[in-house]
Amino acid sequence: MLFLARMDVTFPESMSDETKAEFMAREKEYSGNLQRTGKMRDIWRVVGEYSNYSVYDVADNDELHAILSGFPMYPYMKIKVTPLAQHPNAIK
Ligand SMILES: O=C(O)C[C@H]1C=CC(=O)O1
Repeated sequence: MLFLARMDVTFPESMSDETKAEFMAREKEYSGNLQRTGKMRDIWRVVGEYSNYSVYDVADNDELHAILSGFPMYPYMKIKVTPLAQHPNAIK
């Protein structure tokens, strides 16, 4: 099953730059592992925002929830998930 997720990240004003850098490093590792295993098919930055669109290829809603809630930044994310189906006009 394919899902599109939009993630908007907002860190608390009080969070130090050092802590933010630690979150970013942990996030990069987690995200890289998902991409290497094929669970995350794609990730794109939203221009001008600390947000992304990413596509997940997972067995079911439960697997997607486990993946999303495992992101180190999850407590600071607003996530909107859209289930995807084949488009009849797609040529690939
Ligand atoms: O930079 C981001 O968009 C935040 C975060 C969410 C997934 C990921 O790889 O990084």
